[in-house]
Order: sequence, then structure tokens, then C-alpha cells
Amino acid sequence: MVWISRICCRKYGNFVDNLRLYVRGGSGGMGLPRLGGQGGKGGDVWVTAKHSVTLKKIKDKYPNKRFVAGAGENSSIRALKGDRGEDMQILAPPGIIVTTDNGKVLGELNAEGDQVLVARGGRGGSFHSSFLPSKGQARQVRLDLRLIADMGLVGFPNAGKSSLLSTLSHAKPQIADYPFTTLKPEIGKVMYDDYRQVSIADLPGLIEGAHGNKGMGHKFLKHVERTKQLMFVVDICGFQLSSKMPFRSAFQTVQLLTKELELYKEELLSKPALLVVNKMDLPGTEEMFQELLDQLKNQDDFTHLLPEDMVPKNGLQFKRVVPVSAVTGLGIEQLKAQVRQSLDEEGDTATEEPSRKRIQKL
Ligand SMILES: Nc1nc2c(ncn2[C@@H]2O[C@H](COP(=O)(O)OP(=O)(O)OP(=O)(O)O)[C@@H](O)[C@H]2O)c(=O)[nH]1
Repeated sequence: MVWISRICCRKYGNFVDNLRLYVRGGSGGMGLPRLGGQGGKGGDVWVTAKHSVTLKKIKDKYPNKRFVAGAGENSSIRALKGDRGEDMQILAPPGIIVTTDNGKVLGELNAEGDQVLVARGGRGGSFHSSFLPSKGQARQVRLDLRLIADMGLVGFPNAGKSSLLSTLSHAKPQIADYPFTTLKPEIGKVMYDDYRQVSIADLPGLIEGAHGNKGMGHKFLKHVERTKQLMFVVDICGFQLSSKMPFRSAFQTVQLLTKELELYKEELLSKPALLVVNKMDLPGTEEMFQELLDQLKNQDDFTHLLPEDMVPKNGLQFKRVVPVSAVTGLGIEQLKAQVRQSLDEEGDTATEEPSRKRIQKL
């Protein structure tokens, strides 16, 4: 049996899970000493939660990552009290934690419309300041997407995700309660010999048509944004959502899962992804696995197997394809090793503890 297949690599790493921005409140307006007039207050800079935005979109739209609010109006004979400067709104996805450069937490965005003030506008000049205005607050802030887990399981119902999570983590996975979600992901912790822990989230609810918000479609897909990497799980024998829906082979299932992510947010496909092929304990599955590998290697030759609108624009090239059985434990150790390697290649894990702490434990 081929345990681990390495199929040509895809360029990963476009997914943006943190961003550093320069923010500055607007300056206050000048007061008018002659008539005791007061300058307008400078505008504030806010970060506001909006679902349709991603950190990558912010980065692409504002390459210099500078956000400056409007200055307050000077006081004049016609308007003794100058107008307030315009506020600047930075739209960001929910599930963000906003901190200053030195790690002070300014606030969290948990739900659509939540706001965090990141830079205050300056005061307008008045009698108390000899009519001189003050400048707006200026600083660097960080927006960090709060990760649920290192790995997120992506698979249609019945693929064996829950079974896999239990086998991998040797325990009943815990239901995590995050303020920014109504969908409760199950989190399993995989422990390694060097005491490193890797967290894996099972996010229930992905079905065909999820991108169009079928089932719990959008809720599920939003969560995929909050894991460092993706673990696709397919049943080697294929999948059928219901007797009314067509049967899908393992290869078609991979394509459909890819298409769901692509249609929701193509950016998600830039996350490193590994493919777990489950139920390899069943008879005849070795040949099916070989066929799947062949199809994955030559995806363009098999586009006719699905209707055109269900074929992903770019087939996902998995760096790691691991055959397992969640029931018998076949391939589970290899999978653990592959998960670890994949995360190590990409840098720190979401749950990584400082090495000093781990050494203390040892
Ligand atoms: N033969 C075999 N059956 C398996 C394996 N893994 C899971 N199953 C069975 O497949 C069925 C679905 O498994 P689950 O772990 O509930 O699958 P799931 O992907 O979490 O399904 P949902 O909760 O519906 O999303 C159950 O009957 C499992 O016993 C496996 O490795 N081999």
C-alpha cells in the first residue's frame, strides 16, 4: 500500500491572518482667539466588523496600510464652532482581536457591526488651549484573526470526521465556545512526544451547495477562515448526500469540496491543505485509492466526471495524501506525523507553547 503520496506542490501562503496598520486620528481645528471660537475635534479611526471583508482584501485595497481620519474645521467668523473632522472606518471581518504594537488589547470584533476605537482625533483649539488644537493619536495597530485551531476538518457528512478526530486525539473532543460564533466546533488536541499539542477542529455542517448557504453553509465556511491549515477528509468509497442526490466518487468529492471553498472565498484555497482518505479498512479500497491518486495527479483529464459548473477552476494539488482508517487506526500514526510536518513547515502552530514551558514540563 502507498502510505503517503507526494503530489506536486502548490504555492501556499497567500492567506492573510494578521495585518499591521498605521492609524492616525485627525488633527483638531484652530480656535479663533479674537472671538473666542472653538476649532472642531479631529475625526476618530475605528475598526468595524463586516462579514464580507477579509484581511487580504484590506491589504490589497490599501497597500500602504495607512488610515487617517479627517481634520476638524478651524473656527471662523461664520462658524465660531468648527465642524468635527470625519471619522475613518476600517472594515474588518468578525473574529478579530485588535492590539497595539506593544501587545495592549484595544478590543475584539465578535459580531457584525462591533467597533473598536483605534486612534482618537485631536481636540479643537479653544480658550483653554490658547486656541491651539492638538494632533490626533497616531500609532501602529495589529489586527489578528483569532484562530480556532491549527487544522480544520473539511468533509461532507459521513466521511468519518468525528471518528477521525476521536482517534487522533484519544479523547472525546471538547466543544469549544467562542464568542464570535454560534456554531460550536469540536476541538481535539493531538499530543506529540515532545509535548507539542496540535489542535484540530471539526466544524459540522458542510454539504454540497454550502457556498449558497445551504444547510449551515456560510456558518461552516466562515470557520474555515479561522484555522491555519485544512484537512480534507473523504470516504474512499465516495459520498451521497441523499437518495435524491447523485453518488460522488472520492475524487468527485474532493473536487466538490474544493469548489465549495472556491465559490465562497477563493482565498481559502491558498491555505496549506492535506487530504485524508478514510475507511481504508474496507475491502477493495486499495485499488480505489490508487485510482484516486491517478485522478488527483491528472485532474484535467477527469473534469468530465462532474457538470462543468462543479469543477473547480484550479484543482487543489495536495502536498500530502494520507490513507487511513479511523476505525482500525490504520495510517493514524503516519497522519499525525504528516500533520506535524505540515504545520512545522509553515511556522508556529496556533496552540504552540513557548519552548521554555515545554522544556519545564519535560
Ligand atoms: N469502515 C469504516 N467506517 C468508518 C470509518 N470512519 C468512520 N466510519 C463510519 O462512518 C460513519 C460516519 O462517521 P462519522 O465519524 O460520524 O462521520 P462524520 O464525517 O463526522 O459525519 P457527520 O457527523 O455527519 O459530519 C459512522 O458509521 C462511522 O462508524 C472507517 O475508518 N472505516
